[in-house]
Parts: sequence; structure tokens; C-alpha cells
Amino acid sequence: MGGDNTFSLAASGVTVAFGGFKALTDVTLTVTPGAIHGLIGPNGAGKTTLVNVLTGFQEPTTGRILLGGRDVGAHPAHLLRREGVARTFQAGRLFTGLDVLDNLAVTGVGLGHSRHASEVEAMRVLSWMGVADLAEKPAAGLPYTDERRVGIARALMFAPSFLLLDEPAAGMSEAEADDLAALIARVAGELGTGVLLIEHNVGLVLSVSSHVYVLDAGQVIEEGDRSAITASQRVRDAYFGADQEAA
Ligand SMILES: Nc1ncnc2c1ncn2[C@@H]1O[C@H](COP(=O)(O)OP(=O)(O)OP(=O)(O)O)[C@@H](O)[C@H]1O
Repeated sequence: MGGDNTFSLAASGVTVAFGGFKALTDVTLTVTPGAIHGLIGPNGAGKTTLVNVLTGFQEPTTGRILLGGRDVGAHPAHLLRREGVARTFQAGRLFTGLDVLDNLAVTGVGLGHSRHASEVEAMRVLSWMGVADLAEKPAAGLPYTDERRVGIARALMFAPSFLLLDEPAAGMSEAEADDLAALIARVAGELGTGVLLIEHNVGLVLSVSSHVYVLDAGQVIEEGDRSAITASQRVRDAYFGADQEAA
């Protein structure tokens, strides 16, 4: 297609099939810099599969993944990370034998920086997030909420243009989710990062996202701002009717 000069991350007509089963069918979605985009949908809708194709953990069966208009659908995750597309995981995936600072510093070293420079950058990221006190804590014993924060901090070590958050609020209290929402807003607002927020906490997604996509059975059934989503009967039928966690 071409012609789009915005430096965005997009899925264009993406289908992902596992054998005969289509986890995603003809999905088109765009993440723009400095804005928060939400992705909601019932269990098994294909949210994680979509994160996986957008971050190089899964190749699309058909369709394109576009980064600044370039097709990066065949780029593996480690390459896409260097190109500015970072993610977090549902489970923390931290190095449990290391403390928090080293968990972040490892990323800096992997990017080719010296150990010292990586530690300085790791400390800067933790301080920016307001969690410098976690630096020397062993990653193994972290409370769940802190583990989530460190997962985000580690993703920020890539200074990503785009950050995909896979259920970052899972298991959080309402107050903790509010803090997380404030952090996500700072990531987009202060760092200019384009965020895709995948969450079962619909209230959180609607409160922070300027544009929300709703997936059901592998297809985008609705997209728009908060009012468009809350007014949609299709969303109510597919999501709110089917998922008791919806609030
Ligand atoms: N590697 C795979 N092989 C086969 N089927 C898969 C694979 N990965 C995902 N699926 C299937 O694709 C569908 C979408 O799964 P996915 O995890 O993307 O949904 P989700 O919306 O993230 O779900 P949840 O909200 O429960 O995390 C599910 O039916 C799942 O079983």
C-alpha cells in the first residue's frame, strides 16, 4: 500500500493459522507514537497471538507487519527489539538469580553497552519509574506487582518507539492498577512511546486509551474511542456478555 509517512507499528490484514485453526483472521491495527491504544477481548480472542506477531515472536501466515511502512513480518523478536518494538510478558520472565538492577543491565549489555553504562542506564530507568528502591532486591522474591514493574522497566531499557504490554495489571489491586495507569500515561506522554495495552481490566483500558480495538474469535469486531466502545452492542454481546471479569 505505502503512502503512510507516520512512523507507526501496524498489522495489515494479518491472519495467523495454527494448522487448520485461525487464531487471527484479517486483523488490521495501527499503533502510533505517543498514544495509548487498548486491545481487549474475551479469553482466547487472539490478543496474545496479536502481540506475538507484532513483536516478532510469531510470523503472520498471511498479511504484513509494518514498522514505519516497512514490512518486518519476518523479523525475529531480537531484531525487532533493536528496531524499537519492545514488549512485556504475562509472566515476568525475569532472571531469578539476579537482582533487579542486573536484570535490567543485562539488556543494556545485550545491546552492546558496557556493564557500567548499562548499570547507569538501568538505575536511570528505575528512578524515572519511581522504583529505584528495588534496584538491589533479588528478582526471585519480588511481590507480583513489583515483578510487573520491573518487566516494564526492562522493556524501557530498549528505549522503545513502541511498547506492547500483555496484561500488566493482572493480579493488581485497584490502587496498584491506578498507579500503573499513571505510569503508562507517562510512557506515552513523556517518552513519546506508542503503547498497545492488552488487558482484561476493561475499565483500565478505557480510562487510558485514546483508541481501543476489540478482538473476538480472532477478528477485530469494533474499534474506536471510549464512547464508541461502550456504546457498541457488538462489544456488549461478544465481550461483556461472555466475560464475567468485564467491569
Ligand atoms: N501456538 C499455538 N498453537 C495452537 N493454538 C494456539 C497457539 N497459540 C494460541 N493458540 C490458540 O489461539 C487462540 C487465541 O489464543 P490467544 O492466547 O492469542 O488468546 P488471548 O486473547 O490472548 O487469550 P487470553 O485472554 O486467555 O490470554 C486460542 O484458541 C489458543 O488456544
